[in-house]
Amino acid sequence: MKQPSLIFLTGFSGSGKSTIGPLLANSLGFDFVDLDQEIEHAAGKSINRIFAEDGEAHFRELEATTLQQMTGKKELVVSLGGGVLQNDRSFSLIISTGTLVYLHSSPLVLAKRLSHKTDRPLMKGHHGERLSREEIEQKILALLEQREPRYKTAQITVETDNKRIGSTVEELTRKIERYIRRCEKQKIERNAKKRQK
Ligand SMILES: Nc1ncnc2c1ncn2[C@@H]1O[C@H](COP(=O)(O)OP(=O)(O)OP(=O)(O)O)[C@@H](O)[C@H]1O
Ligand SMILES: O=C(O)C1=C[C@@H](O)[C@@H](O)[C@H](O)C1
Ligand SMILES: [Mg+2]
Repeated sequence: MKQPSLIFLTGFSGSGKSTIGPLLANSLGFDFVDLDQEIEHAAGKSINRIFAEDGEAHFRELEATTLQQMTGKKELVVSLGGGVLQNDRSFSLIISTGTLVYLHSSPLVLAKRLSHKTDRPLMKGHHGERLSREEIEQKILALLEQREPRYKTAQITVETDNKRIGSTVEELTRKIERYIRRCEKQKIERNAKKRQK
């Protein structure tokens, strides 16, 4: 069953899901889980190592299995990984059980945020070498083309470019609280109609 207060944060790698997630959870008074961290913890190794030793397809399976543990929960913010929606099983689990929230960022800003990171295997070259900011931007553009249609199915979207993290958290809190209230009102109205029949 769908729980509007089960919040899944989506967006490209570097959009701020892991940074904003715990702050948002605190602001809403909800619990918090980072899917990438849960997977690393359960596997006992880093995402870099999972990709290198077991491959991306295995990582996508781990994402889907770990997500399953979160379905049915309430008042929880989950920071997803940047590519999880591409897996059909994960995508349908997410949209059928909670509220999807999209942190939108431009490719230029994402490339800037990611260019010094070494823990994003998809932002490296074929042999694990570091890429230039321009090469990272090209990779981001290609992946965004595939991923954006599913990011855009989110019920709530916020822009994160040129905004302080605190402002994004405030905007998200306002939008999510309003969305949950609206869902609750609709549920009450649906139940009242059912009783009248
Ligand atoms: N709104 C923001 N403004 C400025 N910097 C940000 C913002 N959001 C994230 N950052 C910075 O970008 C980097 C990546 O952020 P973060 O790890 O939260 O991204 P993510 O969406 O969780 O990525 P991934 O999908 O790879 O897990 C961090 O160094 C963070 O400080
Ligand atoms: O964009 C992606 O596919 C990824 C993003 C990260 O959150 C991690 O889940 C992993 O590095 C893969
Ligand atoms: Mg993250």
